[in-house]
Amino acid sequence: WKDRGAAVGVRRELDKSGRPVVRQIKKGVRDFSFGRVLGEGSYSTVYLATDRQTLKEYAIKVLEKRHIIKEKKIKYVNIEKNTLNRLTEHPGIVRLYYTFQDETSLYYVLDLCNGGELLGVLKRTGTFDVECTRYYGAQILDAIDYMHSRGVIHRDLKPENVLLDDQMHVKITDFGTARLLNDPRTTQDANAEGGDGLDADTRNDDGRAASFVGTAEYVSPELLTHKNACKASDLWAFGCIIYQLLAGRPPFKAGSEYLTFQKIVNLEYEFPQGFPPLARDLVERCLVLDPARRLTIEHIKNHEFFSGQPFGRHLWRSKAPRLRPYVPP
Ligand SMILES: NC(=O)c1nn(CC2CCNCC2)c2c1CCc1cnc(N=C3C=CCC=C3)nc1-2
Repeated sequence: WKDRGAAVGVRRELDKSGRPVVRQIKKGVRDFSFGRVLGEGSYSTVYLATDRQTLKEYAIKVLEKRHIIKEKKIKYVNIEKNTLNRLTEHPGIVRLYYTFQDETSLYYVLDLCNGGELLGVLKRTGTFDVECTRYYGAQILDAIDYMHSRGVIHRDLKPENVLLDDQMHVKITDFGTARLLNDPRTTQDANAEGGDGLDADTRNDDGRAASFVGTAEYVSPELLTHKNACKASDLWAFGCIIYQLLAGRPPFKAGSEYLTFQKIVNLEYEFPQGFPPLARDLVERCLVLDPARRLTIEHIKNHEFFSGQPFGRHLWRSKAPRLRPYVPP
């Protein structure tokens, strides 16, 4: 597990024979002071941490080696690191600055998102009005567009994995269950190209494609039926998120995971009274059972719901709108 992160400094000192040498230094656990726990996963804990030298704050994800090996999660660890190494240049993706390790753990030094989860903000206001939904929806879509252009399918997009920085800008996180395509140009469905488009990382130890199902409420029908995700699977989750921002709840939710899955594969959902018509049309064109018939990112960007909404650089320079709940007419 090669550490990542260019040497972050040099130290001039004398070697044993008194000759001046320049040593490259890399960050290590002693360079940070660790604070509160931000979140805990099945084999990782994320801490608030401060660089002792620069006083810059980060989120550091600590993965316990023994647990990773015991739970056979090495593949997921590799997928997350390789994914984060591919997604280095977008304001809407949590950035990986360094990785290092010690005898017990692996460490990922990541962007800190002081605004917490989008889900937490949504729960406080109940719902988002159309302006807020358009703003956060556009940032999430811009980040998905960048991910897909780099051959990454997230596969577990949900409001809990959409974090907010101190400007209330979106930062998508948690790529441990992402799917890396060999060729970023792969279109809707890597299978259409003959191969399954999977990188070696996304295979189990015995070479079988690692199968994965995301979080029940946001999982796409193709993942439930033929077990593989494609770029359009992230757009299914996007449709669920847009619905949830305006309705205050996800479109598919039942008393158990099995019943939720049934609702998904049967496309069993309804819009609340007064749901904004343009948003309804957009959601209906994302929540299409056949991934090949779902709106693509370009279609979504050009949908009337986003008319007048800039994408790209301007989007990330704009000020977040005041949070207001949606009030049906
Ligand atoms: N799994 C991760 O990579 C990860 N997990 N968290 C905390 C989780 C808490 C539950 N919901 C999903 C995120 C983070 C990261 C990336 C890096 C990261 C950066 N900033 C924060 N900030 C938070 C601030 C307040 C509450 C929660 C998170 N959190 C993370």
